[in-house]
Amino acid sequence: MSRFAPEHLTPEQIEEQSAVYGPFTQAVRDLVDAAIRTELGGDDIRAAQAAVEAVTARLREREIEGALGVTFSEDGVGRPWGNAVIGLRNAVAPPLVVEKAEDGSRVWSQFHLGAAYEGPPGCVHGGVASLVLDQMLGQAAGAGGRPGMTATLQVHYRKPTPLGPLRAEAWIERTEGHKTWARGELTGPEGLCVEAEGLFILPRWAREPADAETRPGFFE
Ligand SMILES: CCCCCCCC/C=C\CCCCCCCC(=O)SCCNC(=O)CCNC(=O)[C@H](O)C(C)(C)COP(=O)(O)OP(=O)(O)OC[C@H]1O[C@@H](n2cnc3c(N)ncnc32)[C@H](O)[C@@H]1OP(=O)(O)O
Repeated sequence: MSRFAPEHLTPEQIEEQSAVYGPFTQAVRDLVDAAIRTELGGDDIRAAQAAVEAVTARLREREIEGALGVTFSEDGVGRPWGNAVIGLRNAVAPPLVVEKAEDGSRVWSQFHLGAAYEGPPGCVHGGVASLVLDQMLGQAAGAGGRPGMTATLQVHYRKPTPLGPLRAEAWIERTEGHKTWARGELTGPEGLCVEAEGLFILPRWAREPADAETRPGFFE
């Protein structure tokens, strides 16, 4: 099965799938949060474990091989439902819902990071802040019509990022051929916490169709 491929679904079918998998995945996120924060113990936890294992076994009765990949509907809209930051079907993803300016000049997202993303006590893990900003800078590049993969990412942690409501924003700083430099920031209720700048490059296999056969396996 292709992992970066067209898919022939109507908008109604996509909407239908999203209405089924979106709430299901949210329930799994709630489960993760509850598993971290519950004060139950002993037999209650052993019973919960058995129930979770039963659900997992049921889901595995029919599953794809490997990861979800990115599929595209006929109007060219991508469906990155397995993505670790924005994936509708990925319970690891917060998920971020990313909005973009009409002219494609910036992207932003308001979201919430709870107990599952903790690093320092009560604060967002630095790797998670970096994860979020990597995605946002990548989306800024894409929104500006300059999609690419992260070649470099420099992250400046200005002050601890509190768990809770957050906002991320990103934009293109400059471009040169197939290279795009993007910047972004993560802010909490008390202001700026993390800044990042990164270089995004349209890979050779995407800019030179003749090289399509050298595409990395994860896009196949
Ligand atoms: C049909 C459209 C297809 C679009 C495809 C875009 C896919 C993005 C999809 C959806 C966007 C949504 C947002 C996602 C956000 C999340 C992003 C991630 O998490 S990405 C995962 C982490 N990043 C990697 O795994 C990259 C691994 N590295 C590579 O694949 C390559 O090294 C890559 C693409 C970075 C460059 O590969 P080359 O084959 O294009 O490279 P060469 O042709 O040798 O170099 C091109 C130029 O770039 C410079 N360059 C290459 N790597 C560099 C680096 N690391 N640092 C600085 N410069 C570098 C070179 O010096 C060269 O410069 P000179 O043209 O000569 O001026």
